Amino acid sequence: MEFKINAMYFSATGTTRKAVCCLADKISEKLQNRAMIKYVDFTLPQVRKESISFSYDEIVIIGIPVYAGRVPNILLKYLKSIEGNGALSIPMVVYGNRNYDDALIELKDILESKGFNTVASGAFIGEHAFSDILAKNRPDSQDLEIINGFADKIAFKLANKSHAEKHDVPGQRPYRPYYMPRDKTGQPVDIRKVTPKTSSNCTSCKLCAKVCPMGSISFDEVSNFKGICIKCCACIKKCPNQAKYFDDPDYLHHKEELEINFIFRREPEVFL
Ligand SMILES: Cc1cc2nc3c(=O)[nH]c(=O)nc-3n(C[C@H](O)[C@H](O)[C@H](O)COP(=O)(O)O)c2cc1C
Repeated sequence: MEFKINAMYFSATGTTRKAVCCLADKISEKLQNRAMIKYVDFTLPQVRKESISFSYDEIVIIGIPVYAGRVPNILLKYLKSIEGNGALSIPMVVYGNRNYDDALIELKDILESKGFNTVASGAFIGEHAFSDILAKNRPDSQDLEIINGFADKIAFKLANKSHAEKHDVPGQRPYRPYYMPRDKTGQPVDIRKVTPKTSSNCTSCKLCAKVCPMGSISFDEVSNFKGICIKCCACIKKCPNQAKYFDDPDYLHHKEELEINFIFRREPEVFL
């Protein structure tokens, strides 16, 4: 069968996009007739309003970042609106070197409940959204080599028509609660209401408002928030003038703790 390939991702700071697009490209390279790739970037809110469905002759690579050990809850409605209709899926999660906990099993369960057949799954590491040093510049060349090997295994599975063979992924059901950061005394803290500040470096170029996946930054006055902040850090990492920052003490403590406790390099894991 000649498959069409789809690369779908939510990627506020670009690491999930890099992993998904690399895998799509490598699978396409290894299939006969170098299949065309269709890209669906559902990072921005307007894209998540469009319904999308697939058919049995399509491969859909779907990547999301891990937020609090789970699939980001703001994506659940959209993911559950996708119709698989027997298409093959490859769920990918990208996490910031702490852990992906139940995110991969949750994503795989959602896709299978929507009529996808999962051919393979993977957990990859991306530079942590909160940090400039944790998993810095990942996925890096070593990760991309592993993605290349993963594509080899997927192409082999497809060529041998064994893509219906099931596989398990790590994680627990029922899924564990969302991972909570802790304050200096070890008490869980809720940082959901924290929003980034804007410094005098801001030139009001509006890039932050354009890249916010929640459409929450006001175009008229970019230091104003008109919706929720998911702490994705798109506005912080993409600002050309480093004008956006967090100063909440609990957020900053959590970031420092992550940088200390999870500095040891974790490696990608693939399942098929
Ligand atoms: C709100 C939030 C929660 C996160 N939770 C986790 C986590 O539980 N474990 C982890 O290792 N990384 C966590 N991360 C880091 C992201 O998974 C990581 O930076 C990912 O590469 C971001 O993907 P993107 O570049 O495609 O946006 C979190 C990031 C954010 C913004």
